[in-house]
Amino acid sequence: MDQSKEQRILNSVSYNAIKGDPESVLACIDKYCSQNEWAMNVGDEKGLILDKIVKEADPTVALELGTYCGYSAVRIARLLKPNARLFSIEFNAEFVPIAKEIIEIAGLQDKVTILEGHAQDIIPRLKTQYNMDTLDFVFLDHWKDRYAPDTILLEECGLLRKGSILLADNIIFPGAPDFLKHVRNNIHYECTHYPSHLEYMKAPDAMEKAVYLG
Ligand SMILES: O=C(NC/C=C/[C@H]1O[C@@H](n2cnc3cncnc32)[C@H](O)[C@@H]1O)c1cc([N+](=O)[O-])cc(O)c1O
Ligand SMILES: [Mg+2]
Repeated sequence: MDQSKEQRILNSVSYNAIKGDPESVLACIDKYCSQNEWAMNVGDEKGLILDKIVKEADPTVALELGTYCGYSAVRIARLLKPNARLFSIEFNAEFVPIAKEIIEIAGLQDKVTILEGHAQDIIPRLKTQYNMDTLDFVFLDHWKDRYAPDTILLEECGLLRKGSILLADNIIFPGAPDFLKHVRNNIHYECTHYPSHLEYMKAPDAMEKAVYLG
């Protein structure tokens, strides 16, 4: 059976990136996905916004919803301080090994744990099974109609603390209206909007930061 697009992205990274160099892994994926095959990585332009917010959060424990090929996991993990960790949830069994391999090529396997399954099933187990207290940073980039319910689940599971930073991709396209409705005009969140463009395209997109106020 011929290879998937995600497998072809891994092939390109495996062949072209410098082992142990996250920047070269990111550059390789961005080059491949802008020149050969579009893919739904957060990309280089919105990636700079992600970098800024991760640096601001300086998280010890970070969570990502929707690993896909691991591009944003590499982007986040490369900025983490020595004892900090990223947990990334992905339910597509085909994507998990590809993301693991890409994260390993970047040399970041010790900082990133991929949790295979649905976010709605894993989130309630994070405290007990992964000995988590609260989350310092959450990147939402999975199915857009899951942003709101999974944010509510994070709240209900006591995984957010005063100052926890949520960052959501694709606020314009494909859009996450229910998430915006939940966090904006909500006394428990302080929101900031970051206009940008869809990865590798000219179409408008945006990210939304929502700081949990407790
Ligand atoms: O649809 C988009 N993203 C959905 C991302 C989905 C990824 O998260 C996983 N997932 C989903 N629910 C999950 C629940 N639990 C775990 N993994 C889950 C899916 O297996 C996939 O790997 C998207 C689309 C465009 N676009 O231009 O069309 C642009 C973007 O930047 C996007 O992020
Ligand atoms: Mg996205």
